[in-house]
Amino acid sequence: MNFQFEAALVVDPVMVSTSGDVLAGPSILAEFREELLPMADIITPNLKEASALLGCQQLKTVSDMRSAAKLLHEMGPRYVIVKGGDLPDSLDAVDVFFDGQDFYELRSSRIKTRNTHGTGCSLASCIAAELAKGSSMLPAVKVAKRYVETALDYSKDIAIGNGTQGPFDHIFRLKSNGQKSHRQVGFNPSDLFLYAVTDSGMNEKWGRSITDAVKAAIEGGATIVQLREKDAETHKFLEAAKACCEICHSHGIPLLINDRIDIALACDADGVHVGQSDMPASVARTLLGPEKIIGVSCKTIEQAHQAWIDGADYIGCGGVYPTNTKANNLTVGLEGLKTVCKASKLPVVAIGGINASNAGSVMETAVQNLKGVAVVSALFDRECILTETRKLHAVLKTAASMTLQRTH
Ligand SMILES: Cc1ncc(COP(=O)(O)OP(=O)(O)O)c(N)n1
Ligand SMILES: Cc1ncsc1CCOP(=O)(O)O
Ligand SMILES: [Mg+2]
Repeated sequence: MNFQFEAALVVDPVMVSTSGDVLAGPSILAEFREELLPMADIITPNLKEASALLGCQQLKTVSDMRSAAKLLHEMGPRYVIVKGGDLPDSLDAVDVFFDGQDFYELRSSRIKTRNTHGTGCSLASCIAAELAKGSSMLPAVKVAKRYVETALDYSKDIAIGNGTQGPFDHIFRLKSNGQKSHRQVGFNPSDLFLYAVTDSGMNEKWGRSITDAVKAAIEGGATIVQLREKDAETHKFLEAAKACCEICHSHGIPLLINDRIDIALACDADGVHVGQSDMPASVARTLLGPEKIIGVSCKTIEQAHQAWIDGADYIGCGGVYPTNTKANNLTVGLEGLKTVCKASKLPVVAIGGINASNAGSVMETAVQNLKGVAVVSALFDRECILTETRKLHAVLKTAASMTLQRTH
């Protein structure tokens, strides 16, 4: 089976702008309905465009938007998002996403600003860019929505031009010095760079609390943390998870919970990591909603494809090398890792027996979609977590810059 990237068509049926300007006449409607909608992967109408395409009354409620999304889906596109930015009496900006089976209400806070010119075009373009990078549809839409929301917030006070509407700043990220003071909502694949996975047994062995272990890993350069507390009692795990959430978020680092969706929900963690015999990722997605991060362990192309269909955000692939941390774990080797990475439509983090001596070899494979390494014992079964995390971080940085030099 071949799961290579295929081109995707994003159709923004531009007819009525946010400001109410009519941008296309009725003659274009037939073209949209008969030509473009059937071949589109996703269409992105606003409320007025959706009712124009359907030839129906104004859409006034989220329930109207759901019905419209379903009817538009019957006209041919694989996915539909009806944008509810103009919905009356709504505190949030609610968009309805429909994949032919399930509806998702994607909410973001309504930014009060006159600088909203071009938001629809930007959303559609950002979806197209994310799909081109290999994302699946729902994550692409979420990233695009978050991008527009953040750009609007960043630009809400800028004063350019004289009209009732102003433009917003698309390149705000380049101006913020890459500083991350707060965690950005949602998933950024580069977070997988140095993935620290805790282990209750190792902390006990070295006489450390989970929170001290997490603090040291973050100080050493961990870019994401997973609490993998196999033996912890539930109430103690929850207390520790809440404390780790605070620590991680104050450093702009996402916190995921291994296996336990209930703990993730109870402490409002950023997401979960599940394996092939845990809660299926599709169910985890339903329980956690569209905004949370979901990682899935995959050893094969088929599992990677399923993870993508199930709405996961990333794949953990391994054991790359033999490990004592997970009993009876099959080693897939560097070749197995490369096979999964090449077939995956999701970003991948390598796991299993990785340490400062072999992490360079893993990253220098420079295989597509590989974003980083996940490590347990090489950080947490050591005397000084801070020193070991710093060492691994330095190795990964060197490997990343060697790869960059090689490819330029
Ligand atoms: C990043 C990452 N990748 C893989 C795993 C393994 O998950 P799973 O297969 O469910 O095994 P357990 O960790 O639950 O024993 C992981 N935890 N993290
Ligand atoms: C949880 C897990 N999943 C695949 S290998 C592994 C263990 C990784 O631990 P270590 O980094 O100590 O080898
Ligand atoms: Mg598991």
